[in-house]
Amino acid sequence: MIPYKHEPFTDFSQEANYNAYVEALNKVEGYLGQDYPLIIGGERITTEDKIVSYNPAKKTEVIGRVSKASKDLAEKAMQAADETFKTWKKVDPAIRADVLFKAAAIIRRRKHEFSALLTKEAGKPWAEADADTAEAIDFMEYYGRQMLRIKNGQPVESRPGEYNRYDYIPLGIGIVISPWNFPFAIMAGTTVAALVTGNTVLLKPASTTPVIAYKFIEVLEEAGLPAGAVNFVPGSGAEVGDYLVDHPKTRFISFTGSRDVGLRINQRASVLNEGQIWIKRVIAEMGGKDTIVVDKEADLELAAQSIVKSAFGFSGQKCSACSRAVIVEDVYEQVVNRVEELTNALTVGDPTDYSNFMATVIDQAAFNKITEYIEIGKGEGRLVAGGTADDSVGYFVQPTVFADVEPSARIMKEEIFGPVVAIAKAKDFDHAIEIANDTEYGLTGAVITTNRMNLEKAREEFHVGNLYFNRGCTGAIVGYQPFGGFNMSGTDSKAGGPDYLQLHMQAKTTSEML
Ligand SMILES: NC(=O)c1ccc[n+]([C@@H]2O[C@H](COP(=O)([O-])OP(=O)(O)OC[C@H]3O[C@@H](n4cnc5c(N)ncnc54)[C@H](O)[C@@H]3O)[C@@H](O)[C@H]2O)c1
Ligand SMILES: N[C@@H](CCC=O)C(=O)O
Repeated sequence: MIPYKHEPFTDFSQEANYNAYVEALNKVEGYLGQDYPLIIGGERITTEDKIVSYNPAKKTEVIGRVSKASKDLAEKAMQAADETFKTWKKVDPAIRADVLFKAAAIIRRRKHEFSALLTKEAGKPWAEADADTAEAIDFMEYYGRQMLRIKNGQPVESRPGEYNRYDYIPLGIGIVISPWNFPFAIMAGTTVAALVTGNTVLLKPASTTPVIAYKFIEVLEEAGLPAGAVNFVPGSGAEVGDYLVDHPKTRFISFTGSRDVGLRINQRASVLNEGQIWIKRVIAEMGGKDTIVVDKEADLELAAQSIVKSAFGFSGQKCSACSRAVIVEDVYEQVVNRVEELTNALTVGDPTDYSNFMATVIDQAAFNKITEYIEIGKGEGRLVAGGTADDSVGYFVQPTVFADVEPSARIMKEEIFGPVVAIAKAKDFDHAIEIANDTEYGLTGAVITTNRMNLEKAREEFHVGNLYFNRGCTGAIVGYQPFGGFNMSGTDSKAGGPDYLQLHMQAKTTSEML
């Protein structure tokens, strides 16, 4: 077994890579607008009712029409998952891991095609799409190896005449509910974590990005996953989502998405339904209001670059995005001015054009919400860049910076999930950390300083799940920076970390007298 190493990002300045991506975009263009069925117990089921996936950069262009699960079909999928669990849970964990390794190999061979689909379906610029696909591969390679590590449980002590073992066994049926912003990596990572640990899965992808999820299920099938181990049930969150969360056969829910939906799922999952004989487990990865703190002793160019890249990469639609910057007053004006310059230099346009750093936001609802926040921001701070938006062709919002924002302002507190960053001034480093911590979330944060004592202070005091020093606050790598947050950012789990798979299993102790 080759040791795990993360999938390298593609260098598009090399002509061969550039051309390969253009070719991949053409290939994806060739299959736009197709119909995709549900997959239940391996059976393709087509429904009249469809979820239509559109290109956010050309809002009338249809990426695909995906059949939509009703409650009856969700129930059928539940029965298929229940039946398949009886056999899948007994499959050797090493064979389950092999399915992941094979799937990773298939995706690696078709890497640019998957990324190009993300460019079309989610509006991801090339580098962002490439990183999303690389992360999907990483999850498979990493979780496969983690399963091999824990397949024989953990060592425990035995007294003379006694043989004790501590093994992990699967939980049962898992409902995987994934977001649109990492429509490949998070959808695939949460699905394979549940599968490799011996559970069966009902996957409900986000309604804006169901086509990439369908393509991934095809890969799992090609990699040898038995029918019924994963069931593809796109549908309305309120209808199918609630039905699956409430179902007495549901053993666990792996959710990634907004705070409000996560809380709703957590609440509903706590209710005991007729026939249910367990407490459902909820793994929830939720929102963020993430801060970059800039100290007075700092590389100010690095600070400005980190703020701009973390705030506007994929239009700020990352739970890890820098939506707040807190800058110590001694260097405040300098950093704000440089952030303004860098922001104004960003290129915004169709993501199929490699020269664009930033493209759209995901849909009309997101566009409306973000532009409302921009109006709120105009009353709460000084607009230094952006502030405009245009949804005539696609959902384009200019990268927007507000300075001189009070820590208590709404744009400093609420997750906007778009290309908007609010900047506040702090008296000193301690004050900056205090402002950064003044949020109900606790996902990512970064500190830019050359002061070692302040780094150590932040290590202790800055209460976030992923804290970065002298870099931006996005871009965690599977197996290197396990990812997940505190407080309203979720259940403190760490995707891509050494203890993540155990969340999908239960430990069994056996003790034999010799
Ligand atoms: N912490 C993390 O790792 C992480 C990663 C990515 C995104 N996010 C968060 O996700 C949010 C953006 O994603 P989104 O807009 O897709 O979030 P969302 O909460 O609107 O939707 C997430 C998923 O939940 C489903 N859903 C909606 N209502 C449901 C219900 N009642 N029952 C069951 N499922 C339901 C949606 O269809 C979708 O599949 C942001 O808040 C972002 O911070 C967090
Ligand atoms: N893991 C990603 C964020 C995922 C949420 O959107 C990052 O580290 O930037």
